[in-house]
Amino acid sequence: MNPLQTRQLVIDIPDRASGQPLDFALESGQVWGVLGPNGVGKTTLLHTLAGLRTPRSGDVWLGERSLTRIRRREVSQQLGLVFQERQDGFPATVLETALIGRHPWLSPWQMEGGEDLALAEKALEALDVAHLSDRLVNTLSGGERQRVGIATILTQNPDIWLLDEPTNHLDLHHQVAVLRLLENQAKSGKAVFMCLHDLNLAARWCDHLLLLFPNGEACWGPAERMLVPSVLERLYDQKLIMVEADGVPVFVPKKS
Ligand SMILES: Nc1ncnc2c1ncn2[C@@H]1O[C@H](COP(=O)(O)OP(=O)(O)OP(=O)(O)O)[C@@H](O)[C@H]1O
Repeated sequence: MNPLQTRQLVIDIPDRASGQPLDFALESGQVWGVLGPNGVGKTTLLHTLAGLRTPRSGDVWLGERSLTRIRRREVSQQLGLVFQERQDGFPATVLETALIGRHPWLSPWQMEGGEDLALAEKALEALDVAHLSDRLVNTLSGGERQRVGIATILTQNPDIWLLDEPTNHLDLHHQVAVLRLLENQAKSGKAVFMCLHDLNLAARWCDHLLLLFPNGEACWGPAERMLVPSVLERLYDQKLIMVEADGVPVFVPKKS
């Protein structure tokens, strides 16, 4: 797969001073987590990496080319984005929604074929929403809708998965199922980059972390180097207790 690389990237947050430029590469097999407090710019970064927002400065490269020089269709064959909140503009069923994932692979007026349908059905099964195939998406619960959003990207089958809080609205069982699915995508040679609010899920499932601080500072690298209690306390402005369970650090907020 083509790595996704930021080159001196400064994201554009209105009325805010430029933060530290980002220079990292998302490579095959990696699972990255983006951590930081509310409003720090995680979603803005994700949208910038997907080419949906123009950076203030710097660039995003996909393989050997700047994202701005690649046709959107080609970008969406390589890169998929799961949004934080889905706006469903018109009523569509769960199956129709999952099939949207095939659009980058079809010519403009081409209908989805049997193979596309099989991919969508398989993805809905993997996300445990196949039984809802004929339901309108706007009648689903938050967690069901989130799983349909992820199934749509699974149907799209990009090399690079960008996800904005993929565990939002999900119960514990489905959180773990989704993170396992993403881990398996990475194991098969793809790459995952996701914003997470749950520090412990990030510690458990991510091999790389990017920390975004409110003052514009940022640091990134292998997860074990980033999971330093004093740094995380500064990140969230919250005192933490660190314990170890099952070989990974677990962070608990201090009550006082
Ligand atoms: N169109 C806009 N106009 C003005 N400010 C904006 C706009 N879009 C986003 N912002 C601001 O940019 C900042 C970063 O927003 P962003 O959604 O990227 O944060 P986030 O880290 O994803 O937050 P959260 O954890 O709450 O999801 C926020 O302060 C937000 O209010």
